[in-house]
Amino acid sequence: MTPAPETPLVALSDAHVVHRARSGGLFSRDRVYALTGADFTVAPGETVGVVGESGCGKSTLARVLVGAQRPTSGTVLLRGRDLWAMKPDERRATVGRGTGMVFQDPSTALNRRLPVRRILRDPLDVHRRGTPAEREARVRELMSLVGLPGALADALPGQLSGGQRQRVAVARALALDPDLVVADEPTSALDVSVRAQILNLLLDLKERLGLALVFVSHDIQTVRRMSDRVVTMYLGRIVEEAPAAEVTDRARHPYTRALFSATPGLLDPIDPIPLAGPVPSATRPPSGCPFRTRCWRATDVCAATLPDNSPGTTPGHRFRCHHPVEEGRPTRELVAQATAVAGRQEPT
Ligand SMILES: Nc1ncnc2c1ncn2[C@@H]1O[C@H](COP(=O)(O)OP(=O)(O)OP(=O)(O)O)[C@@H](O)[C@H]1O
Repeated sequence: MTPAPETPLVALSDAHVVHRARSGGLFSRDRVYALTGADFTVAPGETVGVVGESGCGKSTLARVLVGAQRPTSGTVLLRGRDLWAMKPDERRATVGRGTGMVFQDPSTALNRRLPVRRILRDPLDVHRRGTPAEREARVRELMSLVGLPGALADALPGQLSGGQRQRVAVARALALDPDLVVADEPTSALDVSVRAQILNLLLDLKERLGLALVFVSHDIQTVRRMSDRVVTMYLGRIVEEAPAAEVTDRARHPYTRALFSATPGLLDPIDPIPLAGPVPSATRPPSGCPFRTRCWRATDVCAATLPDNSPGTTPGHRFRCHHPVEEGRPTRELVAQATAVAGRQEPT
């Protein structure tokens, strides 16, 4: 069945992922709240960037989107169909056809014992795509699509450079012609010199194949440059979604503004917005707004209730904050405001 054009490729609704804490041992009751109440959609052809500090749930969100992680509660609709209500075989087939995933480190993501040809044939074999001859032709086509010379078809991953390995991983993600590719830190394990090549490859493929791309990265500059929409996560929650063109200096959530203020080269040179204390543990997230323990604008209501997901003035802009940054307020003023509050809170 062809989905209606307005059907999102993937839609999460109130998705939660809770793990048993690794540090607590087998019988620990400690829980890690890796993803909390995520409502999120990806439309055909769009590029969504996901940013946030280490451990805020970016990879968890990515894995939930491609059916690699079952949410503890909530729903995942892939092209309008409930992924986790399907039988396992049907789910595997649906995920395999519709989505591809590129991981951070191609050295560990690719089977070291298989030559490139076999790595790329594997998804075609598993999903019984075409005749053997058609599969071989598809392997050659995939290699050419990602700029790998055909002569490398018999090479093992260990005989390739880091950039070439990541090209193989991208080709594998594209093998079944998905319409959504999720890339989780696809360049962070690569030499700086080849990062741009892989990013440009992803953007080029996105244009040529009409893919939607979800791009997870610590590199805020790159996310902003590559994406149509940027999602900010904090302690397992999506706290803001904003058009990429607006996220730097028109974001409404104080955390997004703080994150972007700390990114060199995005704004006129300013000191970053100072935040109070460290990120709380994901085993004991604060009540109400998760950011309130570090936020210079927090009041009692922030501890009492989770803010609603409020719409901004431009389409596609939403944020969860009781005291959002005023429209158009310059970051420089927020630095001054937060610095003054931090000064008042300092012990005398
Ligand atoms: N299998 C697991 N068992 C226990 N805790 C886990 C598991 N997977 C992830 N976590 C925890 O869940 C939280 C979110 O992890 P996740 O990897 O999604 O964050 P992230 O934002 O991608 O981090 P990074 O940027 O460092 O990759 C972290 O506190 C992490 O330690």
